[in-house]
Amino acid sequence: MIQPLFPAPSFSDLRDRVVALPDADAGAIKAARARQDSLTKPPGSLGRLEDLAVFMAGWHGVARPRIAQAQALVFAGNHGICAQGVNPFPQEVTAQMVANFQAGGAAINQLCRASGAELTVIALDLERPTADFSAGPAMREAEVLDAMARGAQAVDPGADVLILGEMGIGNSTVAAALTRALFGGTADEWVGPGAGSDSEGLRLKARVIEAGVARHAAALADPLAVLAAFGGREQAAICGAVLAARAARIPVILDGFICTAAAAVLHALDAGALDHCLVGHASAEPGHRRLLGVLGKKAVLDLGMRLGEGSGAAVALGVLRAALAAHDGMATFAEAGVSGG
Ligand SMILES: O=C(O)c1ccc[n+]([C@@H]2O[C@H](COP(=O)([O-])O)[C@@H](O)[C@H]2O)c1
Ligand SMILES: Cc1cc2nc[nH]c2cc1C
Repeated sequence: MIQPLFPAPSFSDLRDRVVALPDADAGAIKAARARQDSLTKPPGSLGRLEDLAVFMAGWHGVARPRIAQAQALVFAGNHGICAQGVNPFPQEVTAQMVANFQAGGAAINQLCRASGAELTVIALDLERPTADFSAGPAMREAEVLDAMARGAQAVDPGADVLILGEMGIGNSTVAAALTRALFGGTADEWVGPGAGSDSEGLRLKARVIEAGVARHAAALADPLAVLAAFGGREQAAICGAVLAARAARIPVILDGFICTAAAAVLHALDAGALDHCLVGHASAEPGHRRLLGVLGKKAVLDLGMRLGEGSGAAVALGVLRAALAAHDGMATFAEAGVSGG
């Protein structure tokens, strides 16, 4: 029997479980590609929409996949690194935005409504921020595993697609610290304005991250230790949700820089761990393009968005629905009596 992913007693147990996760169904991929080639259009003329339909077929294990149930999860966390002044907005905004999500007033509420996704917001101990990573590890191993388990448990095994997003004042610094620690380069190649830092704020972020990287040098070779060192809870919960989705063969749409950086911990652990994940959009946060290059992924959309909350992923769901509508509903050359197929 395959071991359930969570609860995982230790990082080393989790590492063993990650490599045993399922892959896409090669037969369904072949059948979906054959169907695309039989539809009434010049082969390849629907471009990326064809690839998206084939991707969904592989993970659903059927030639004609459908989205009856789209789940969106937004995880919120607070970060000790805010003590270093890296955030233009005050930390209370995290909880205030969670209240706004719950009242239906945020961008993600409207974008989920527009694209037909059911939104759940999970606030992770906002009154108890993680520790300041420039002074010590943001989280202990047990805290990371607990946040991952909470992320995994939130995934509805009946969902046909999962949209992931986050909210956490200060987490653009956490994301840049994670990518700097996991993939190298210098901190100033990974930092960006986040919710609105100016050029002086960017220099401060880069200094704080390099100080953290020097302090946590011993953790850099182990992606899960990197996650513990730099945080935060919403990043760990995203990792847990990505893994739980993979175990249930649910395709995932990641959001912008912060969400993708969280999931990148799993890529560093196992190069195939994000094969079931699309990246919904290319964020205007500059580190996102660099990260997409490292992951070898092309975002579905590029709209100049830089909000977070899962907003770009929710918009990309509309494109995915369009891809499946064409794939499932079009006539074949034979059905329509069109010559040349
Ligand atoms: O994910 C992105 O691409 C993204 C880009 C810029 C800002 N954000 C959001 O802004 C917040 C973090 O910004 P900051 O400046 O407080 O570190 C956090 O709540 C994110 O959801 C998110
Ligand atoms: C208002 C506001 C909304 C957000 N949504 C995601 N991150 C955010 C940061 C701020 C500051």
